Amino acid sequence: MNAIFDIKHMDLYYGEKQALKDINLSIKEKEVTAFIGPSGCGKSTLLRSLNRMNDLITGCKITGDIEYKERNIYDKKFDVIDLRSKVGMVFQKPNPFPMSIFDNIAYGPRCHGIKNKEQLKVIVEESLKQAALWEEVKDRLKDSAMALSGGQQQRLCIARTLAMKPDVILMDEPTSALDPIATLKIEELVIELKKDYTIIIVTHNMQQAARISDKTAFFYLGELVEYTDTTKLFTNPDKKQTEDYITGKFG
Ligand SMILES: Nc1ncnc2c1ncn2[C@@H]1O[C@H](COP(=O)(O)OP(=O)(O)OP(=O)(O)O)[C@@H](O)[C@H]1O
Repeated sequence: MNAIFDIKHMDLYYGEKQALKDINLSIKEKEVTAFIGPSGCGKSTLLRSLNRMNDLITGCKITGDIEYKERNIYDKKFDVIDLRSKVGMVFQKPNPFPMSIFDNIAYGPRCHGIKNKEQLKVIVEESLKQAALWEEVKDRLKDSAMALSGGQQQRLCIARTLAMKPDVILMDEPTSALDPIATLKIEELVIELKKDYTIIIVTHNMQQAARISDKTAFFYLGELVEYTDTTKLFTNPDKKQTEDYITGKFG
């Protein structure tokens, strides 16, 4: 199996409090994996660990291994900047930079040393096309990204991530601030993007997980309860806790 992430016996602590307990999980390349579970079960914490965003939180300690392409990302020699360009992230609330649409997309490539205008134009156009936003913004690339709608801003954030040519896109509840139509557009986009990218998405919306993911991981109180094909998890789960959650008995 071609796993892009292999998580082995991972524990995570915020100070004294253990937020993740002995997590073992292999995430396959070019699939959509959904993390589901009740509030506070550790979904976002695990997602953030995959590109070392938790490094920014004081008191956060991780033990065990998280291997990305067979290398432990918590190894001292692992280049975090490189990791974050390969494992991009899209957040719950769209967070465009207060600059033009063009500059939002060109920002990452410029930081990585690409200064050639033609090359940047190509990257911006390709990224916006991949994020299904090009047609809506091609005539106003110089306008502020802040003037876009919420759904357009979220697709811009996805395009900004794509401009770095990542392998993996982490999405932390990317549609929870959006209306149903904007949500549908992001869901269609995720299905399109999985041809080329590995996508890991935290969602509170079980229908969304069922619609767009290949595999689903159900977490409860910091533990991974069940991880299997999405269809199986939602129709014939192995664990009672999973069944109780998906049938709405708690959550
Ligand atoms: N920066 C932090 N410092 C201390 N504790 C934290 C921090 N972030 C999260 N936690 C705790 O870790 C546990 C897991 O939180 P996390 O946000 O990962 O859960 P979640 O499943 O994503 O929840 P939600 O669905 O509400 O976003 C919770 O008990 C939370 O209070």
